[in-house]
Amino acid sequence: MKRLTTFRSQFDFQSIRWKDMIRWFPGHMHKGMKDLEESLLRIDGIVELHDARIPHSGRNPELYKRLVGGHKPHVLILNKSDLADPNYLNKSIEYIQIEQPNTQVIHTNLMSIELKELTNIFGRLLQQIVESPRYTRSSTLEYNIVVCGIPNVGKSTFINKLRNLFVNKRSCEQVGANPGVTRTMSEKVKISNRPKVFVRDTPGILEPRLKSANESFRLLLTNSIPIQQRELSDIIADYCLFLLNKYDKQRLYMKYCELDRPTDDILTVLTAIAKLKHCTQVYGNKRGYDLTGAALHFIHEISKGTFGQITFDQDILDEMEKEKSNDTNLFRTNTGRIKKSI
Ligand SMILES: Nc1nc2c(ncn2[C@@H]2O[C@H](COP(=O)(O)OP(=O)(O)OP(=O)(O)O)[C@@H](O)[C@H]2O)c(=O)[nH]1
Repeated sequence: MKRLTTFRSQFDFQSIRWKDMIRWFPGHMHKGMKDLEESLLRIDGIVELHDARIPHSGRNPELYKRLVGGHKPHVLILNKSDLADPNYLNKSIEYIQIEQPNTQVIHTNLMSIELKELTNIFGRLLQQIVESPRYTRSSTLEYNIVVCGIPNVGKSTFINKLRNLFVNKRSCEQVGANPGVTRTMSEKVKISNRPKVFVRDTPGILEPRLKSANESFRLLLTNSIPIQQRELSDIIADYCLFLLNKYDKQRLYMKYCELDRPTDDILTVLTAIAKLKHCTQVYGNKRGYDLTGAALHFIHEISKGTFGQITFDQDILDEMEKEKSNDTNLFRTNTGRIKKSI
């Protein structure tokens, strides 16, 4: 008879100082919000990109309060929807609109976006912009849009797509798999002639807001912040395994690791990967499995979707569903939890 596997219901972060662990914000990121604030008077609309797998984690509510404030047209694009669980895409939109009812939220997969969809997104933003009061800018005939978001969410890809599709210019923005590639705010680029619309060709990078160990680890898994300490890769890999089990996404990692049953033991997974991928290392005069290398491999695979489409913030969205009921209003507390008002 097959043994039933029991899984952890909570992850033990082993008292690691998660704030120190991922204290990785280069100067250009601290500058992001400041630059955006300074350019506020000159801009007509904000496009914010975020990763569809983490509609809650890493989002910076300051952006909405300080920059948008319900006055500036604001479109939030939950990108990389191809990597998120399709069952949670609409729930993510609903989650964000509880706190930000004036924000248009859409999800995209910029890797395979069609002209029609992009035109539609652009059209919706433009309509909002044209219909909004422009105060001191009302005599200006051109419109300025700023694109912002945390690292590696697809800001440069989005701008490139707009530029290529609307102005038919060749792509020249650097697009990178490593977070924080784009460094500075630079000149504006025209993306439409009638009306004249400009977008910053180098987007504003926002520092992700880290409110808990859970959120920080989820940002590591989406590659929005890099893993700086290799020696912590095993605990991050263990967190991946914890989430895969918690969200019932066991089939693909079992197949990948050639396991006949799911497991809650990270050593079993890492040893299987080390064997299959020939991750070895010399220890003294002996060669042994390189479990740190295997852990980094496992983390990389989960972040690129090898173990399926996963919404890392699924538990938060499930909680929202539980709290929801027709005759009560939902609101979000300071810690980001959804509650019912009575
Ligand atoms: N799977 C998937 N990958 C995407 C998508 N959009 C962008 N990417 C990839 O994500 C990585 C980061 O994209 P960028 O456009 O450089 O992201 P960015 O936000 O400008 O990054 P920074 O410069 O670090 O702030 C690249 O490898 C893109 O090819 C998407 O919708 N789905």
